[in-house]
Amino acid sequence: MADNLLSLSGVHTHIGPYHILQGVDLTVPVGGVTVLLGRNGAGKTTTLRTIMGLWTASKGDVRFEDHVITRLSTPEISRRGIAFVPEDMGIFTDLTVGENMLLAAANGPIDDKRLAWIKELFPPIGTFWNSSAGTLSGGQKQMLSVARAIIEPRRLILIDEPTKGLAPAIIKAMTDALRELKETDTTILLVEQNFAMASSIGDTVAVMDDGRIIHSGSMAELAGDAALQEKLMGLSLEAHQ
Ligand SMILES: Nc1ncnc2c1ncn2[C@@H]1O[C@H](COP(=O)(O)OP(=O)(O)OP(=O)(O)O)[C@@H](O)[C@H]1O
Repeated sequence: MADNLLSLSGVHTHIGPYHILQGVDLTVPVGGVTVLLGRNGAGKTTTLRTIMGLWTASKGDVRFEDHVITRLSTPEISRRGIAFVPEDMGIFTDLTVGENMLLAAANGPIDDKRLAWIKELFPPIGTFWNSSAGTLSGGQKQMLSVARAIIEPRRLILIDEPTKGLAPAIIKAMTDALRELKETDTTILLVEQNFAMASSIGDTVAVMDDGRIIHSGSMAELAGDAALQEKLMGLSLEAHQ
């Protein structure tokens, strides 16, 4: 338990009449990147939203740093050091990049050294500081959304499909930045459908289907086991068609 920063045990989530998560058991070790894979509609986003308190689990527990957070409010969960980068990025397109960054710093002024580091990780943040965020490219918007989430130090960051729809060069830049972020003491839980990217950065992996975790283990093991990939991802690919 002590080695896990976050754990979900037997988590069920209902959205209105729909029973979406059906007993999710997921552990996120301290440090490194845990990747959550699975076909569209498997329940990955619902899992992140349940951790964040945006949906409340109807059964089961979410533990973070050995405290049960299942029924805390989203602001309380955020204050404990968890940040969420949603798939639609959640940036303010009418505001400048700089204003987006300022608004993300909830606990006081931006730390200059940290901001300089973020601008190194994501150069467009500095280059387009005074530009409207709405004018950024898709990849730059994605960088801004991750940059906002890490403007203050975080224990855990939940990132929902940061490479979706991005060109390979941008995916590489994003992957490099996340790799550097994982060298800090920020643990990353990443939802990702791009297996090449996921396997290049993931330390541990969990695969979801139909509201449950159907496989979990080390990423190196899954990346090196074509038959297991076929069994798990083949299932995913079929379901995509
Ligand atoms: N607000 C909602 N109301 C009703 N059903 C929902 C809602 N949000 C999600 N669902 C359903 O819950 C299931 C899981 O959705 P979720 O977004 O968690 O999947 P996902 O694995 O993240 O998929 P994707 O890769 O497409 O984002 C889907 O069947 C989806 O239709």
